[in-house]
Amino acid sequence: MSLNFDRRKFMLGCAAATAATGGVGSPGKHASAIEPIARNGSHKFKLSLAAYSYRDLLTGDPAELTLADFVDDCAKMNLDATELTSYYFPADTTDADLRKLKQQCFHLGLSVSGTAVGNDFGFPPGAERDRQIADVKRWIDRAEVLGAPVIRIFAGKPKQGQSQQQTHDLMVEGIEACCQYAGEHGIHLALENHGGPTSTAEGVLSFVRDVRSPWFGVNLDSGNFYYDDPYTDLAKIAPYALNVQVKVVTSNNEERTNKQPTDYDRLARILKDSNYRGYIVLEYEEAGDPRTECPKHLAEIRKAFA
Ligand SMILES: O=C(O)c1ccc(O)c(O)c1
Repeated sequence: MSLNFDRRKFMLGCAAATAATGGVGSPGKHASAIEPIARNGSHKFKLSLAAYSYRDLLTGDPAELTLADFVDDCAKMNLDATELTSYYFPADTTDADLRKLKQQCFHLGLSVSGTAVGNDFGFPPGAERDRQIADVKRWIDRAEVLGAPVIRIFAGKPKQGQSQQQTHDLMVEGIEACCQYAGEHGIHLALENHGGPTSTAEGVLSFVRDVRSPWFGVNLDSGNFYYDDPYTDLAKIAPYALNVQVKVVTSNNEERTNKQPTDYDRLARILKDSNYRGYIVLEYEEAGDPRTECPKHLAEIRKAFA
């Protein structure tokens, strides 16, 4: 990415940016333009599947499947990679376990496209915040062992009594602390558009603007913008994407009462236009059996992203 600081060579125009982001952010850093990730002018797409898609099969006591079974399925689906969501690793997972899974992936011709954590950096200073940060750092260590280049993170949820600005600053500080550690391990952290302060494109961009790390970027989730036309919002964050997760439906209201099949052609066009080069990760979240539904959707995605 150049997620170097060139993209922070802001143009003048503080007032416009303050308006665009709802006024949240660090007063000295407002800007009207942010440099996108430097690419080489042409797109490249590689296909992966998130283990989150198999969540019902990978949880329960006993779970029906293990991550090793999931990896076998990814190979059967002829994917380039697999996304090994943190949630489905046993709590006592060792580095030896991670290396075994990494070896399985290699033998099957799969890269590990990334992992994903469910952090919350909205907590004020204290034990819970320390735990959240320590947990992300633990997964940075694990991502390094797995050979995963990127970890999907959340910003978190605002807590009672916090101003919008306090929430934003806490989240930015949490992300920066983890990005510092991530960079020391060669790992990127990619912020998902995932509700709360990241429920709008402007909200996501306020983090892109304020988090100062070359190891930071966006995890574009195609199904998580609910206002007006989700694709317009997705196009705004696409230039900063380090990872793309594709849902099979979109919805333009928060209650998700009007789900529409994702327009894979339109999504591919947006990512082509922003010269995205990286993984397109199916994250199947609907009620069907993922073992039968994922191959069907991957066939459509393959066609659209060819
Ligand atoms: O990782 C998660 O918990 C999670 C939940 C719901 C989503 O839509 C998503 O993208 C991720």
